[in-house]
Amino acid sequence: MAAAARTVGSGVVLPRSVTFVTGNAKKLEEVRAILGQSIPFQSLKLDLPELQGEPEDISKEKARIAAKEVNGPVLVEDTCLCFNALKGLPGPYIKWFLQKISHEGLNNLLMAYEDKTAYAMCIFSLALGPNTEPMTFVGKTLGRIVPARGPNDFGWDPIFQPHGYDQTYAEMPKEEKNKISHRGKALELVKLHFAEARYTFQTDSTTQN
Ligand SMILES: O=c1nc[nH]c2c1ncn2[C@H]1C[C@H](O)[C@@H](COP(=O)(O)OP(=O)(O)OP(=O)(O)O)O1
Ligand SMILES: [Mg+2]
Repeated sequence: MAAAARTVGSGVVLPRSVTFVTGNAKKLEEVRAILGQSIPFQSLKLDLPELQGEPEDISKEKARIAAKEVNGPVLVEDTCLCFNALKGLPGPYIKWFLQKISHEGLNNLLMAYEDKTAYAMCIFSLALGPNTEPMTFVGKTLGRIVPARGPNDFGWDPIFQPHGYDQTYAEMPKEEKNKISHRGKALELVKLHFAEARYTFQTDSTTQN
């Protein structure tokens, strides 16, 4: 089966719809809610390696690995929580910090600093096939780190209070979070890209090899 994207006339034909690859059910829930019917996609639960480096490189490398696994077009994302007082750390390593020191420990990290500001960042990478260079889409939301408030059902949501809001991400209704979130903003760019690129998807009648 053809795994690569090809160009026909002015449009790019993808061998099949895009697969959103993540091991995180909560991410998938938000992506589903935000994308709605705008982009046809399926999902695959796969624990991709936790890489090190610059956030954009990590996200792109995740896409390359996922595209090889899936042998087709993939969308992945990597999420960072960056403390300004710590020059952007924990950043892409937030998963381990959260797991080891939890919400209280993350607050304590900032005890020595007056500056509690932080930003949440989501970098989506879209790879059209296993051997194509991924494209990236970045969304950032500014806020600050506060003692945990609200339901504890998604990561660091209880300790992130976006600028201009009295509520933490965890306290907000889901639709409200999705409207202003790092993930919502990045996905707006993904949607724009799809609207401009006008990908079409190969069907049996157009299969050539
Ligand atoms: O909106 C969010 N609100 C609160 N917490 C969040 C959010 N988005 C990601 N998170 C957590 C999950 C993980 O502890 C870390 C990101 O790590 P990250 O590698 O991107 O996610 P993951 O390993 O859970 O899923 P994946 O399989 O897509 O890599 O921050
Ligand atoms: Mg991960």
